[in-house]
Amino acid sequence: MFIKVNTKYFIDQYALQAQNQKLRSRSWFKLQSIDRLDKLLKQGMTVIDLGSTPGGWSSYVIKQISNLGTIVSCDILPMKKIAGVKFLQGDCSNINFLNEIDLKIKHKRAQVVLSDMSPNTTGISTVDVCKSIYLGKIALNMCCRFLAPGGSFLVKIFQGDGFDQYLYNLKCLFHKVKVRKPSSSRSHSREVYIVSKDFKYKRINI
Ligand SMILES: C[S@@+](CC[C@H](N)C(=O)[O-])C[C@H]1O[C@@H](n2cnc3c(N)ncnc32)[C@H](O)[C@@H]1O
Repeated sequence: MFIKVNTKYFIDQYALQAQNQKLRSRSWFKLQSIDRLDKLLKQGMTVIDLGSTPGGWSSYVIKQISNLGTIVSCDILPMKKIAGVKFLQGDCSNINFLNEIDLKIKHKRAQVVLSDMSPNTTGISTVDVCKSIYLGKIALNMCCRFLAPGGSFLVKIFQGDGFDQYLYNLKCLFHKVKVRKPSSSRSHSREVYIVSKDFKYKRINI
């Protein structure tokens, strides 16, 4: 419930709220605030959630899309079952894992791809930024394989070297791109969320 900034400890309001509301993670609030602003999720949609464990985003998504929609959630770590969520454990950087996702969404295309994937941080910012951008590229490759034309993509990225190039790549593939920093994202953290809408649809087989 406490976060340490330099030498001082502060109460983490969102972690406290997440615990009170029995949410799986404080990340739930980040997706909620972005979705309220950018209107990403609607009933009946097909959604892929990358880096889903412990399941905060997946439990938010399933409420929005209802049982008319489909959500496939993926993580390298196990995730406790959530009713209505199809979970696949595996490494999103493994090309064979993409075929498993394809089977789970029944060869359909998704309207939304979400990625909250985070690397194991080292505390060395250049290393952590580089790893985060690598995960962002994996998520973007997933869009090229699984996202429907006109679809939306939300990705977490640590700001630093390579960020501007990544943003440029998104602008080539989507009509609308915005950078968001929800209030629930710690202000001292390098993480930001990029919301990309209206996928231009490039048929790329990877
Ligand atoms: C911040 S957590 C996600 C929190 C989640 N969105 C929620 O709301 O509960 C980041 C996740 O990314 C996962 N991850 C990191 N690298 C991955 C990879 N290569 N493939 C799949 N998952 C990965 C981690 O295992 C971790 O569970």
